[in-house]
Amino acid sequence: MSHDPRSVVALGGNALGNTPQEQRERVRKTAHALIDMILNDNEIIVTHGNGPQVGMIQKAFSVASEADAGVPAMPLPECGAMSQGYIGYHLQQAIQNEIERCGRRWQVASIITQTEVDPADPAFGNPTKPVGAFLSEDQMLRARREDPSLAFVEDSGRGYRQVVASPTPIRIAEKRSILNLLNSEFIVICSGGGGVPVVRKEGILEGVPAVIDKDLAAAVLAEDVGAETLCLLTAVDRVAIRFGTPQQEDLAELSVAEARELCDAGEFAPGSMLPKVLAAIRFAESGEGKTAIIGSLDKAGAALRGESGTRIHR
Ligand SMILES: Nc1ncnc2c1ncn2[C@@H]1O[C@H](COP(=O)(O)OP(=O)(O)O)[C@@H](O)[C@H]1O
Ligand SMILES: NC(=O)OP(=O)(O)O
Repeated sequence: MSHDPRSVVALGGNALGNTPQEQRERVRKTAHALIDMILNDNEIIVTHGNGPQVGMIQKAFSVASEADAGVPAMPLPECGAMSQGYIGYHLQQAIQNEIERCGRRWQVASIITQTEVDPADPAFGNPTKPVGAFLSEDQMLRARREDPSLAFVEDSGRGYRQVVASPTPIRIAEKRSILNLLNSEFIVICSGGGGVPVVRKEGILEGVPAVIDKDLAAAVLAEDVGAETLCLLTAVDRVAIRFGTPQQEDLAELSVAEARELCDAGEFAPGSMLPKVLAAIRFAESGEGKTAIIGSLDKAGAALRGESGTRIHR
């Protein structure tokens, strides 16, 4: 079936802010850019990160259960599902408000999404995905004394963050529902936080304690829905080389071969920019005419129009 050009737009968890108020405001601005895109004859599928939010939800339950034995500690897959509800609620509301503002009758729906992973994925033994707040070294050392099982990394010069396992996304369990909603012309919000990680055991799905990288999951989603563009929106305008140094150089365009060389040269931080560039490479390679854009959530409209961001293509 022919349709308007499709774009999967992925919103970075860190770029969504740290409080419900910040998130509502940033989502409101992004919704405006997304609706502009639809008015310009694009079909969009929205996905989002959840690193800070899933960590915040888990921490809130852990503090509450320490204070009150009646409150259970919350398993990570359940926290992931809650983060989809929390962020999906803001996105759905902001997009609905924008639709109303421009007098259209489009419909929007968020889908709680599960992503299948391999139970034997070596990532389960090697936590790499930063979640939760950025901590000072003192806060990190205190957290590690309180719970020696926690692992931390320094995250792109912004502080220390807890890291959890991040297996490779294999399959979106709700793929058919997503395609049916798209065929019925819904704006779909899905695969939040990369999807709740699940494994299939004798046909039964079961959550596993991990957080999938939403950029890699967005590449799977973009392939599944036959998107022409994958747009990864974060807190920086462009992918840079020599990032964070006085010699930083922002890049407007990269071929897949150039992007791969820069990955091999260690230009992109693991757990932040590296998975975005890897997701962009995967998508750009998946077919003729596929383009990935990495740009800023604040300049979503300009990135989607090709006036900002880094474009990665074959
Ligand atoms: N080479 C690089 N170019 C640009 N940004 C980089 C680079 N290396 C690391 N970063 C950092 O990666 C961040 C994006 O990753 P992250 O915060 O995990 O994304 P998200 O917005 O999806 O949560 C940027 O805001 C920047 O601080
Ligand atoms: N799940 C995930 O990748 O979230 P962030 O985009 O917030 O890192």
